[in-house]
Amino acid sequence: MFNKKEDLIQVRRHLHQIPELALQEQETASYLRQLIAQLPQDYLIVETVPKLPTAILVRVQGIKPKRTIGYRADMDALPVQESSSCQYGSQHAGVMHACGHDFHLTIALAVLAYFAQHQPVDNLVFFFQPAEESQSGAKIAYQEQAFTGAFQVDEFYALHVKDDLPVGKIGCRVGTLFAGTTEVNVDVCGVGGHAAAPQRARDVIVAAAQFVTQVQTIIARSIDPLASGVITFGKLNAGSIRNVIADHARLEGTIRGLDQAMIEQIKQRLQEIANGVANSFQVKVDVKFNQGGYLPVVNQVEITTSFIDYLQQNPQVSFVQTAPAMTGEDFGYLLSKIPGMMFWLGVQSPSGLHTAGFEPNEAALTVGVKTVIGWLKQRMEEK
Ligand SMILES: CC(=O)N[C@@H](CCC[C@H](N)C(=O)O)C(=O)O
Repeated sequence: MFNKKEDLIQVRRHLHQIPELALQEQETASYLRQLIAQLPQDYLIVETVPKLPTAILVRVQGIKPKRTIGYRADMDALPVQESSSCQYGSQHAGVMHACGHDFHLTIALAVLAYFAQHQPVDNLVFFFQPAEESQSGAKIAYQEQAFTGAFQVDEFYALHVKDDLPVGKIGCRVGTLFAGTTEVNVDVCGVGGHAAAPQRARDVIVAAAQFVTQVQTIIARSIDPLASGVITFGKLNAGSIRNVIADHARLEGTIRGLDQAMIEQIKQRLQEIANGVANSFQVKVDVKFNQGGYLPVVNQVEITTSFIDYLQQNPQVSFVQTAPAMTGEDFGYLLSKIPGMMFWLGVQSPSGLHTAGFEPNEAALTVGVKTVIGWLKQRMEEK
């Protein structure tokens, strides 16, 4: 299994057809378990995490272990309706692997298959992780003691596909690769009324519109222009019909910053603006933040330097020094507890991550598998 490019494509396409949202990855988990069961079992132990039943942990016993190396691949998909009409498109309406987790899983499976057939020097732990896009499966697993006992991990690795990087290129950097993020939910409560009598109502749509506009001034006016931050509200619900003034609006957004101090600064200003909007529009504005495990992804210096050296000596790939990205990842939580590194795999898609037209180039699967196997082998030779 996984000896040919066609095997990788077949597995990836199957996964692509069965995307599932965070914490609902039952079909995905069952397919992964079926494939793992077909591997030679001599050095393997397969486990789950009781409070995270779709998670799969696989330990590969090393020949002469100096350490245990973790490799993580995320399992969940996004609530996006796929626009492509390809034969292997999503069979789950309104859900799509628009963030490439089908690629991440396929590559992890192929690397696992390789080491199940070629016993590694060090121990390996493969973590097939539910709930990366929301709910923070990495943090749940860690807090549930998943990486203790036989599954204790000394260093952790993961990759993420990158739509604007050509196939054959690997992006990485020492230090912060991904931003930290915090989910923000805002409920605006006012007084409904007749569209013709605004003086008797407290219009939450006008208040919510002001709030969304004013918080963008945090980025323009409150943070250091040489630093970076993002505030995006991707969801706003309010009202039911044009001639009734709405009494409740709900906004859901995400805050991003390259370090935790930036996130705290944005949170504080956002709360102050919420208080101001509440006063000036005589509505209630309730703000709730949830960071979960989406801490900045910080690549450890020595490990990442060694990985970059490995890439630069590898004629099959081309290393690209990438800038920090405003995407978030709960792998940041694991890296805040266990040293390691994440890197970008070039997949050159015509349409970006999280879009309905995301279509990564499958030629990148082989590049991903070879890069990870080569790196793990080299790392196992290092002291
Ligand atoms: C790589 C990627 O796209 N990750 C997601 C992580 C979601 C973080 C969290 N749910 C939030 O929205 O703050 C991303 O949106 O960057």
